[in-house]
Amino acid sequence: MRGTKKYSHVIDTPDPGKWELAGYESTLPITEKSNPITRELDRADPGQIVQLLRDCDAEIFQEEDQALVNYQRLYSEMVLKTMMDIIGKVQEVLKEPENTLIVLSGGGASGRMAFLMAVSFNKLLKGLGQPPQYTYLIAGGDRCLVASQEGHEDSALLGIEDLNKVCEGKKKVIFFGISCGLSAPYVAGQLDFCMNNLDIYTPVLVGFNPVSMARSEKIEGFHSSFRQVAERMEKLQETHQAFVLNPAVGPEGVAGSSRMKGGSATKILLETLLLAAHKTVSKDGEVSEKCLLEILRTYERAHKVTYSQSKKIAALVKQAGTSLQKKAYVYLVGWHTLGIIAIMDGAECVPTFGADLNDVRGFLIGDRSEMFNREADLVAQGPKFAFSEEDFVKSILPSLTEQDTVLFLFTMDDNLAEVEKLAIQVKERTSNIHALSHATVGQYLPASLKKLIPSIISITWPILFLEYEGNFIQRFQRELSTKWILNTVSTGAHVLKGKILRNYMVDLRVSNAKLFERAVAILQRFTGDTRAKCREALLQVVYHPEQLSQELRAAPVSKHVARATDQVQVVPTALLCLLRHCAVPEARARLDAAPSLRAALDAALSAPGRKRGPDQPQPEEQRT
Ligand SMILES: C[C@](O)(c1cnc(-c2ccc(S(=O)(=O)c3ccc(N)nc3)s2)c(Cl)c1)C(F)(F)F
Repeated sequence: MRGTKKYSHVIDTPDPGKWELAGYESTLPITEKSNPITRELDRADPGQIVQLLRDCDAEIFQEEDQALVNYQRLYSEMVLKTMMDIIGKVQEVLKEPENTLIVLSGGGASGRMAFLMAVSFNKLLKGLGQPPQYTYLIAGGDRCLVASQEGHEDSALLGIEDLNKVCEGKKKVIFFGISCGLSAPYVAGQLDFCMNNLDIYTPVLVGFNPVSMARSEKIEGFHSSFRQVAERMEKLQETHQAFVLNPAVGPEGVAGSSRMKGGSATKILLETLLLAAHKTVSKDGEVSEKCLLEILRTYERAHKVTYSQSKKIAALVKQAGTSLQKKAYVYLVGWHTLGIIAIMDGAECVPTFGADLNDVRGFLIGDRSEMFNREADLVAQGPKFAFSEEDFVKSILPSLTEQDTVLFLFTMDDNLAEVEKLAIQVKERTSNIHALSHATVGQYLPASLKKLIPSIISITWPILFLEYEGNFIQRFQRELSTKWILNTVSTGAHVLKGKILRNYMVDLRVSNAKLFERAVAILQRFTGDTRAKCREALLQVVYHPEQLSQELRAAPVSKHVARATDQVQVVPTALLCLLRHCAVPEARARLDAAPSLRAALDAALSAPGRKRGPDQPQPEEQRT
């Protein structure tokens, strides 16, 4: 059913999908739902994987459809108006830099996007000869920019402590709390703190669920749930003292993996808002809805331009999948901010796919001064989190093999001699080198580089005739394009490795409260058993061989998470216990004996009486 579209769009956004239908998993938060587009993701070939994820990303730009359940979307009147109201507040701060601050904050991938945007807009201010006015916070500190540690987002008090630290002495602060699912306690604490200090703070909640779907469970060690905090924010929005910016963008291609659409939508939403604020402050003009639409359209164009390279992206997915299947590695080597995006994508594979730290790793080539709040925290991570050019040359190059995949990420404005020099060093070890290069119309790759790296995805962007801030739109488009491609390559590679069942990452690491709930929900989805029975099975595995006492069952989720975080295959083991009605040791033995996780689960799922119906995956068939 083609929706009624209010605006002309650059891309052919998919018709409203099944997930907008009122009955579809209606109680589930949109961000946690399974996206119908990718329900057969685990059986797709590389080309199909790219198409499916492309269509999921396109849902970000889909307009509200009155005919279906009415979720506000990116282009909805209410969202655009809220953006305009927030811009007014940002302009006030930008005009009065003394003792004011704009803070972007989040846990995990949201914190990484916060970091990326704070770096970008401080660079924009520097180019205008102005002092930095942005800073970022990520749950767990700078080390979590390069190494994912999912547990830190569970502390509301840690969020308050971090916010207090960076805002000391400030008289006016705009705080952007980013939580894609409206669920991170770290952000809930910060928003609540802002609402208790409205003389200094203007809090903005950024996420992609309606407030009615914000997490309602009580937060351990805190007086409110995320839902209660969000409802209080909504109330304060009536008097422009707080704002909720939460368009629906649709479920993730891999259920709950908010690093993908959630991260991209965060970047699109906040870069558009902040860029519009800067554009109008420097021209002392009024921001208009037209200006917002113009910027949003450049991101839609970035989607169209990026996925016009789908065939080459699919070849990269296949190549990276082959490396992982052979227990070899994928190295993402990016220049400047493309290197930051590379590092983030690699780090996110660990919690998302249970990947080893080395499976997909990003490296940053070029100057990284003025980036990190506390770089010492990063470098102090030790060699396993090394991400510099020196680390790549010294500790990776010598051990590169033909099975590894190396992907360079650069723009034609970077030092191409430096790119060529490093490419030559890589070629001495392997011919398996690929590249993604961004150019502006009129820039061409040197023949020598094309000869060195035969498979280059070369994206040419139209010249945007926009004033100073416009140059940043170029940069933001290239970053988003690179993020989309890397997300697709790393996700696709893990699909081909057999880590995904339908579009669920069943073997998730239970390393925070949200992931604990997701684990229980996935068990319910694949067994049809009650939540109580699934939760019991999960706890049996987590505490095995300890017998489950009433006390343990009633313990706080943080205790279960602490016990489960370092365990492997907890959810698949619990799933087998439920499906085969067996004890933990037998389930573990079956997993160990099976050629792959999927084979073990498929066998159990296709046991007599079970079929891959609307909610049951079919046994694995050879991918075409
Ligand atoms: C889609 C699915 O049913 C599902 C996935 N995840 C979940 C959840 C994951 C995390 C939660 S949660 O932490 O309680 C949460 C997270 C966000 C939010 N707004 N509200 C609640 S629910 C649910 Cl309820 C269902 C499936 F199949 F994956 F299990």
